[in-house]
Amino acid sequence: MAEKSTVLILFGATGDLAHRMLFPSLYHLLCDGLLPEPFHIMASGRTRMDDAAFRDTIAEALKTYAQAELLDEDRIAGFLERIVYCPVSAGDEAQFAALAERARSLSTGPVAVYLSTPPSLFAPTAQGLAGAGLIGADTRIAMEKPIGKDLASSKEVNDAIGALFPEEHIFRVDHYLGKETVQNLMALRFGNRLFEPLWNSSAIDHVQITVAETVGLEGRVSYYDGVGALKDMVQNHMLQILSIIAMEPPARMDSTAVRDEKVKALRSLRPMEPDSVRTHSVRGQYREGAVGGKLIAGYAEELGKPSDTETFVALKAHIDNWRWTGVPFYLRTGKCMPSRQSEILIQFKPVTHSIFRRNGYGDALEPNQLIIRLQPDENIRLCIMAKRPGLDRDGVKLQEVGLDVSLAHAFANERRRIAYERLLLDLIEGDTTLFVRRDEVEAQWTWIDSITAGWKESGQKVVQYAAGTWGPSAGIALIERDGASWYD
Ligand SMILES: NC(=O)C1=CN([C@@H]2O[C@H](COP(=O)(O)OP(=O)(O)OC[C@H]3O[C@@H](n4cnc5c(N)ncnc54)[C@H](OP(=O)(O)O)[C@@H]3O)[C@@H](O)[C@H]2O)C=CC1
Ligand SMILES: O=C1O[C@H](COP(=O)(O)O)[C@@H](O)[C@H](O)[C@H]1O
Repeated sequence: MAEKSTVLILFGATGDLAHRMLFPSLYHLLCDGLLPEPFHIMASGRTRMDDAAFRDTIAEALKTYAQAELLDEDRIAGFLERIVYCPVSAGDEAQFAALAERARSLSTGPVAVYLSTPPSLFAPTAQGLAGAGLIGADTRIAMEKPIGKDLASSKEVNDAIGALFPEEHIFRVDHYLGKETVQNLMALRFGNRLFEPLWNSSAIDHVQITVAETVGLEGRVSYYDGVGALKDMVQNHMLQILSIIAMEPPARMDSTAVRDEKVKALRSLRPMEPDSVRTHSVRGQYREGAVGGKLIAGYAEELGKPSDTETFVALKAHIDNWRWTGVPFYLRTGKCMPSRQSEILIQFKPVTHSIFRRNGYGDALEPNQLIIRLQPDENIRLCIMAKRPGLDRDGVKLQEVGLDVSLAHAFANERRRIAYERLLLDLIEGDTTLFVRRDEVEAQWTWIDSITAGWKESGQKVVQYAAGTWGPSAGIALIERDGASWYD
């Protein structure tokens, strides 16, 4: 009997994300022999064109975005042969029926659907598929972010999709979870005996999470304005990172155990009260400035009108549970920052008693720091105190030194993968561990809504910062007020 074929139906296939990330990732998986066979991709966008014209656009995209060492004419041709194109405008039943007919002619096995369209189309597209009879008992659906713009609207999307698919077949994408570096946080915490006994308020003073980007709007003005950094970055990527840092150890590495622990941490985030929102949050918007020597127009100039959308946000969060009581989590993210860097700082408390104090060097003892850099390069640095070489006739001299691990060097022979390779493979294979469960999204929105409500009530406006700087000075004051400073 012939093997059952798998079909991936990709909506939004003519879009930016599909060209830059999704098709190159699928191509990489094919090159590594990781896709099930037979495997077909049914690509769909609103634009009308035939298979050949669409395949030409993908051939171009691969040349630009796929890894150069994997480019090979025969392999590209073999990949393109698997792609058919079917134009569908959301809401057009006849087009859905045509897509369904073509999909049935390709698939005798599992169907995976990927929604890479504007989020307002997630529900109508799923309903179109249902109307065309394309949702079977084992059909899975992946949705890009954002799911809604607040808790109420995210519930509407989740209800609409949940009416058609069971939760275990819904794959809410947060591409940060597909990054090796983010998965490595779990390896660091739970694959080593070293850290867990200290991973709590008795040893940790505070935690910082920074996701700084050098890019500005990159032509995404219509999406970004009115959304802003809080909803674009904190609601999803940064809270996912926070939940992995803060969660209790899961019993095992499976989707239920891991996500149960993450959601408990997210639900423990202390809602921001309107009277604390001003001291616990800073909103910034970039004005004209230079990033990496290049002059950048201000946000409002690029938009063509004044706007109160934040392109920078800094927050002081608290997690109200046994492990984290009294440990602030400082979060900051911004566009047009001086450098692209995503990192986590675990700031330990000072030693409880310094034996070096007597000879006058005690004051120079620096509390340990663990710095986990997620991007652009992946490394882990543990700052410890060491004795400076010397005869020390006037007392032992200590100095801070770093124990550095560069994961690029440690795993020099491993190919670095696009986050979407992992996520697409998990979708095809049906593993939801690295996707966001409904209760997680809703816990994330609950906390974010408390901040936006506080901003509204207090009338907190954006403060300008020059592009190419680390945000408004209020962002620095937010942490320095507590006697700490951002790790730059
Ligand atoms: N781009 C990025 O870096 C990131 C994107 N995302 C998310 O991914 C999704 C896609 O983003 P992106 O690729 O940038 O968006 P684009 O605007 O580049 O692409 C949108 C896609 O949706 C299709 N589309 C638009 N309107 C309709 C319609 N009425 N009916 C059917 N199809 C339609 C477009 O088809 P056509 O072109 O033929 O009109 C196109 O294929 C969004 O949810 C976004 O939030 C998430 C993280 C990062
Ligand atoms: O989801 C988003 O993420 C990107 C940043 O992703 P990265 O993988 O380059 O760190 C951000 O630029 C974009 O605004 C946001 O929608």
